Amino acid sequence: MDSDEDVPVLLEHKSIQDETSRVPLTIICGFLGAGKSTLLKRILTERHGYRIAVIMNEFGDTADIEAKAINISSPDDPSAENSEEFLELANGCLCCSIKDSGVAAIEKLMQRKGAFDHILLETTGLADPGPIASMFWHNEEFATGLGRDICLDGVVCVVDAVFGLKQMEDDSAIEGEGESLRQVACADVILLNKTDLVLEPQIVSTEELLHKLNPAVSVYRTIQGQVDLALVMGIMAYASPPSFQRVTSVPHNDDHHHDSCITDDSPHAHPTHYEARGISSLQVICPVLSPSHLERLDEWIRTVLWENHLPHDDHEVRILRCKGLFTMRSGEQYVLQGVQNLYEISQVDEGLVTGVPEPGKLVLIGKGLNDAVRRSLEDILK
Ligand SMILES: Nc1nc2c(ncn2[C@@H]2O[C@H](COP(=O)(O)OP(=O)(O)OP(=O)(O)O)[C@@H](O)[C@H]2O)c(=O)[nH]1
Repeated sequence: MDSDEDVPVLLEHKSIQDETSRVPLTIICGFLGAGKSTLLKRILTERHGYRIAVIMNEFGDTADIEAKAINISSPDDPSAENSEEFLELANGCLCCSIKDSGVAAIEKLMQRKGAFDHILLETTGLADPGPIASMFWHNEEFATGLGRDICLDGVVCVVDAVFGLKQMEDDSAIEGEGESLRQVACADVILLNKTDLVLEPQIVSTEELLHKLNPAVSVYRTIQGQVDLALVMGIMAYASPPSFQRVTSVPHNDDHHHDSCITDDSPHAHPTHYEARGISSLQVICPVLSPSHLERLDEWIRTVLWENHLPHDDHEVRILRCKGLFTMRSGEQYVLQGVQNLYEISQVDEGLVTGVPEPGKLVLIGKGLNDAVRRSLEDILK
């Protein structure tokens, strides 16, 4: 999707509870060979008790799964030869292969609504999950069609613990941004897979880089994609208050952190700003806000996401993903979720705000997030 040509959609400010009646959809992306198929094969074969519909690019090596092939399209359907194939699996899951766009497959899948409780959509190793996420997250066409039945649950990225660090460093060294950085930028959960093949220092270095690129992501170490599915499904990443990770600071003695491609310009202070060439993240602690602050913040976000520049400044900014938690003087909390040029600010259900409210935070991930952006935000939050 080219964000220049898209007409931005104003999302209603609404309660985060609206999402619950629809089938959640999780996008699975990941570096080439990182272990996506291994994860999906596990989901399709193990007895985990979930009824999951998995949409894969190709059945590939899961074709040997003992299953019954079903072609649900009509024999009279002229497009039948291109239709998707569905497999019903012994553990209660449904598997569907697709060749290109997942939307047609999902439309067909929804004819079987009730047979599954969750949808997993695998993307290819080179896919940028951002446009796919925004396609499933409140675009107008989607909201009046599939969006009535489906809500985006989150983006899970599988990262290779052996080659992931090098891949991200290589991608940050090339002109523009590499896909691995975009995948990390858009992820809500990262599975750092193949941790059986590397030593602890490499795992820690990779985790630190992942958190620098995306301070709001949860990272879990896995071997052969073994993860508690509750950590990757039903996370409602686009509806619930984001869980911000502790930002890793500290200088390191190992070589990776002296690589010139990765700079870390203010590791101790807030707001923090980390940058890998092409994509960077900016995390800002927000004070307790008044209603007029929230209004100004909303306007700031709108300008940056829709017009790709700062208010009263032509400095170019491109946001891939943003998340925020804002605490109001009244005690209410609001959550910001955004992907590409779509965003939503929703009030957190009062029942979920307990104890002393946390200070607000805003995380932006994208391009052009330099000091001018931080200052511009600080100005409107004064
Ligand atoms: N040692 C080890 N090998 C793994 C692990 N996870 C996956 N593999 C192996 O790594 C190889 C690639 O795994 P896949 O699951 O095919 O990776 P993928 O991300 O689907 O690959 P592409 O679709 O080609 O991008 C396979 O040979 C897997 O058996 C792991 O945690 N440890």
